[in-house]
Amino acid sequence: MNGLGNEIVVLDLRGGGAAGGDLARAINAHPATKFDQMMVILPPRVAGTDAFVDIYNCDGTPAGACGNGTRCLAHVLMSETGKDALTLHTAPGILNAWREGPDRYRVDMGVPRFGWDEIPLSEEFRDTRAIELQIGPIDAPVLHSPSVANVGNPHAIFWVDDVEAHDLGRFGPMLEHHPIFPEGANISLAHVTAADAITLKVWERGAGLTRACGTAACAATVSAARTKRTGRAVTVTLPGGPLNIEWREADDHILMTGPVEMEFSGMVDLETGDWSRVDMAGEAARP
Ligand SMILES: N[C@H](CCC[C@H](N)C(=O)O)C(=O)O
Repeated sequence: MNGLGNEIVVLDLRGGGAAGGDLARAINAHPATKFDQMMVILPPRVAGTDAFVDIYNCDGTPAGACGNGTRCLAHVLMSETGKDALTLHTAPGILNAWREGPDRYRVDMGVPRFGWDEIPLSEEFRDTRAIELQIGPIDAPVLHSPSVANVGNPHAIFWVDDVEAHDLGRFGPMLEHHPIFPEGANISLAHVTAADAITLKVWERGAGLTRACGTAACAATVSAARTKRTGRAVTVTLPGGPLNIEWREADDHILMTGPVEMEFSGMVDLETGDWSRVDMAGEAARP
């Protein structure tokens, strides 16, 4: 599947079997199933939830949260039940999702955290709206003073005037693994174009440059609102298209709304990651 061009593999293990980082890497090694994130659907662990979900990056590391993948899961599970709402359980918490249209879903991504030890950062920063971090010459930094936020995973947002003016493919890896981020970080360039609009480009932890990153859109919106760059309802335009993000005043929850697309389905060998295509109805296997 894909969510705004963010490539997602949804692996349904409710019937049994186990998946980990090795399987994620093996599936990602096949050109047709190269992905950004793999969402593993497991049987529910808590009453009142529809499924437990494990999330992996294409390099096999755990992702914590994935906004675009969560919409894809919402599509798969709601298509199955015919319901318009569901509750997912992921490592960082419980997420509610709703169908907004045939291929459009809204997810409550929960409450963002801003404490330096919640991001986490490796040293104390009292103000996470702009931390002292820069790259480039000391007196003429190329990128500096990012806002940081945790929305189920760690994000650093650099505010720029043009997201294309910087080589994120070059700076991304360096910033993702910067010692200030003990668990790594997703790195964004954000251009605020209006009080309700941000253009965003993301280097993802464990996945690199992607066409879209839902959690980064959430982190950019809350960080922009917190620093008075925008209001609390923002359209975030990524290379793959727009996401609507609202940081709800009443309870500080972040609501993310956007599209999903089904590409194809298949059966995968859980030992080797080898797979074969199956038609959308899951009936006849094709070579
Ligand atoms: N693409 C995802 C985010 C993946 C984050 C992952 N790269 C990490 O935190 O390690 C999204 O739509 O939110």
